[in-house]
Amino acid sequence: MTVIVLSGPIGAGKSSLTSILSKYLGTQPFYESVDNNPVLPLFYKDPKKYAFLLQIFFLNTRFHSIKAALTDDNNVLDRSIYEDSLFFHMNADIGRATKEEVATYDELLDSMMKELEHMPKKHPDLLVHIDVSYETMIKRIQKRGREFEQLDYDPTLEDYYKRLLSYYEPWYENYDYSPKIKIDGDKLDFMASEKDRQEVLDTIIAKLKEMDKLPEDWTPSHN
Ligand SMILES: Nc1ncnc2c1ncn2[C@@H]1O[C@H](COP(=O)(O)OP(=O)(O)OP(=O)(O)O)[C@@H](O)[C@H]1O
Ligand SMILES: Nc1nc(=O)c2ncn([C@H]3C[C@H](O)[C@@H](CO)O3)c2[nH]1
Repeated sequence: MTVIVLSGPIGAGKSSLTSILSKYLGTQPFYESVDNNPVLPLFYKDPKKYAFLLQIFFLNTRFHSIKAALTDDNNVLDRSIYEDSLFFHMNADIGRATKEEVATYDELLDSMMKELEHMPKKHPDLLVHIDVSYETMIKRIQKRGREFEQLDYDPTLEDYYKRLLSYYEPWYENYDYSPKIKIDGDKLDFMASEKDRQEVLDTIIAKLKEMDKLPEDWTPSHN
């Protein structure tokens, strides 16, 4: 079968959809290190001090997941490595990383991506992007309730999140490592609505069939 990677801003629903999709496909989910990430709370407390360290932490953990996920043929990952660079460049643009840190990161990422060329697959088979507005993003961040991501923890996060959304739009348009589809995360409540969930799953399955990554007579797993 296939390697599918989710993308989208903070709180878009990537982990949630990764869980739903991997159960439906009967494949293995891979989640980003968040709750066991010791650098993330430090970053939100002092972004300028910890932006580079956080990026190295994510790059390292993401690289391990990708290597595991690309080795066998049957996985869903809850964020792409391509978005890490978006995050870091955005942070650098607002003065949270020096140009030396950016150059070092870019070179390291490039070397690590070259390592992936030796893997059975170099890139995912499909990118599933969840598109959300600022209002939806904030609602989901509040619902999930990680303290350091809340606007009352740091009011400057409003600008940070709006900027992040503005970087995602061109990023998705320019993404060309694999076929891609966009899910309307404002409209489709795949957590609460069975009908919306099925619509999202049907869209993904139809795309996989169109790409010959699933047989026409494929039926869902009931894991
Ligand atoms: N389509 C949806 N409709 C309603 N609620 C949703 C939807 N998707 C996710 N949620 C809720 O929003 C919150 C954030 O979702 P989730 O953790 O899956 O986002 P994420 O994109 O993985 O976030 P992050 O980038 O921070 O890892 C959770 O509380 C989840 O239950
Ligand atoms: N600075 C920075 N760089 C990244 O590559 C990156 N990837 C994820 N995150 C933050 C967003 C959510 O709070 C939380 C979960 O996605 O982690 C990142 N932050």
